[in-house]
Amino acid sequence: MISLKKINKQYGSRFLLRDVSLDINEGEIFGLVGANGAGKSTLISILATVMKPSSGVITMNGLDIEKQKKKIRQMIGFVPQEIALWENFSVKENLHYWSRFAKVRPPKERLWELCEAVSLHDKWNEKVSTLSGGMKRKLNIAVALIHNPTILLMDEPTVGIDLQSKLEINDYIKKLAQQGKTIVYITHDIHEIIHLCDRIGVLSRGELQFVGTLEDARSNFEQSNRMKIEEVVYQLLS
Ligand SMILES: Nc1ncnc2c1ncn2[C@@H]1O[C@H](COP(=O)(O)OP(=O)(O)OP(=O)(O)O)[C@@H](O)[C@H]1O
Repeated sequence: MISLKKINKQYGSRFLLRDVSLDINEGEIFGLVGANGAGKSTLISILATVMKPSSGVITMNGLDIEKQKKKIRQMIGFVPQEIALWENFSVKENLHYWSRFAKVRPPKERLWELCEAVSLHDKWNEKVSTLSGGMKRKLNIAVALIHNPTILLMDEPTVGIDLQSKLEINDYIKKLAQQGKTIVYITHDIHEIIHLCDRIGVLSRGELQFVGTLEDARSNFEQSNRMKIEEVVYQLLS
């Protein structure tokens, strides 16, 4: 579904990404992990077409993201790290505003269903400024789904929120993947790395060090398979 070939991103002589090649499958939740400054947000911003690579080729569903930007933008939903909502608008008004921004006219029922899916329907007429951090994160996700994208790019969508909201969002993301959406998910959360992601890619100083499942990593580390999965993650990230 998503294919990256030899992606580089350079500022002057500094490489933020170096020779990143990767294939992400349809319906997969692909975790991008790595230390602060490793290049995860840079990579997801390139996938979201808000940043250009210095070199390399990316295709989504066979379309080149440089040459077919308009079609690609219809295919992707982007949940940025910073919450992008109008604080003085209600939940409903935000969904209408961002629908116009995405140049789509979903029926009111679809917007209501999106709200229900992230358990915000009882906040429909509430101003965003009155919502908790977790509720704003959920609305941020709903906004990215307005145009029903097939690919969802999420940059730490559950950072700083309570455990219950995090688990709710995780369940919803799993449902979206089961419906066939392809999800690229940046996280620092060990629970999400273990229980949410189907495969992970570990970035270190702009280079992809590992791609696969945690079971793949465990068998790379030792033959006996007795290593705890948390230890596997720790080894991968150290
Ligand atoms: N516009 C820019 N110009 C120069 N350097 C930049 C620019 N944007 C990001 N960087 C640098 O690129 C590196 C990678 O940043 P990036 O935000 O992609 O990392 P990250 O893995 O997402 O980190 P975090 O986990 O902290 O979000 C960092 O060292 C950052 O300072």
